[in-house]
Amino acid sequence: MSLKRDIQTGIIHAVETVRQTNPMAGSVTNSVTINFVANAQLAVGGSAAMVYLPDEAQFLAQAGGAAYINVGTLTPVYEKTLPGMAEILHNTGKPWVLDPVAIGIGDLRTRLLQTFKPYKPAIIRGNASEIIALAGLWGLAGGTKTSNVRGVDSQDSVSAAKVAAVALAGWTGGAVAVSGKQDLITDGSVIAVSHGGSHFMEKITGSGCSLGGVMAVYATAASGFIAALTGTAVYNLAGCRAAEKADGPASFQVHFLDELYKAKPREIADNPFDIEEI
Ligand SMILES: Nc1ncnc2c1ncn2[C@@H]1O[C@H](COP(=O)(O)OP(=O)(O)OP(=O)(O)O)[C@@H](O)[C@H]1O
Ligand SMILES: Cc1ncsc1CCO
Ligand SMILES: [Mg+2]
Repeated sequence: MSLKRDIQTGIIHAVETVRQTNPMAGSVTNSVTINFVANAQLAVGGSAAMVYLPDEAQFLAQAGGAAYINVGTLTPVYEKTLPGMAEILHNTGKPWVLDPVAIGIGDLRTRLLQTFKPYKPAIIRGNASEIIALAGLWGLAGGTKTSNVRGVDSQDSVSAAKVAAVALAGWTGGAVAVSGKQDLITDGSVIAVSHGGSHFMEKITGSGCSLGGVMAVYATAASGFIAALTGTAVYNLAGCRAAEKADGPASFQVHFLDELYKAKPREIADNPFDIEEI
């Protein structure tokens, strides 16, 4: 079987397993998009739980099949919550997804993101500017300390983050997903570029955050690379379908959740992607 076929088989298996087993992936995520993250996780067949406090995050790290950490809106309690949660996830071999939202803003965000380096997330998901900046913070190839991070939106093209993504995956041994008009997913030896989606995804907040939460759901049932590609593929398919029905961003978001829910395993695996072996 070709590599592409193997990957598609993995995608189908991940989608079916999640729908059959309703796995829980707990989250500590930002207050802007927390509801959308939970709804997207439920729509693909997972179970969601969101917490803030240190002991509750430790509980979720142990109870779930995977977890999601997103540093979008920090409060002082996260200084205690996040390192302990990441340490447990790493020590118990649980896959976890890191979304380094708005890296570069503030001391606490920088310190926390630096703390995560030894805890090797199975998936790092971010837009191009965030991936370049995280590689810079972690002292890896392709990164710059002063990347174009301005806030939560990307100022760089996805292809500009390719070297940083490969270097980050080389460090963690997991996968890195760079989102944008096209999405790049790599495990350090294969690069997949996934197509589809809609310009409306830039007009609603949380398409990236919820994608990270959905990747965590799939990571309960697949490798980081397959989980990241499965999440990206269902987002690109559902985004494309929702855009055909939408009149604007608000109706797009409603249709998008419906399309996430309705997408069939084979259709998700057939959503167009290219692969390149490094
Ligand atoms: N112009 C576009 N055309 C098609 N799809 C897009 C476009 N922009 C983003 N997407 C899709 O939106 C999803 C989220 O990617 P995006 O880069 O917007 O994340 P993000 O900037 O981290 O979002 P947020 O921080 O608001 O959650 C991905 O599935 C991506 O493919
Ligand atoms: C808009 C925004 N601000 C902090 S987190 C967040 C959600 C998108 O990343
Ligand atoms: Mg984001």
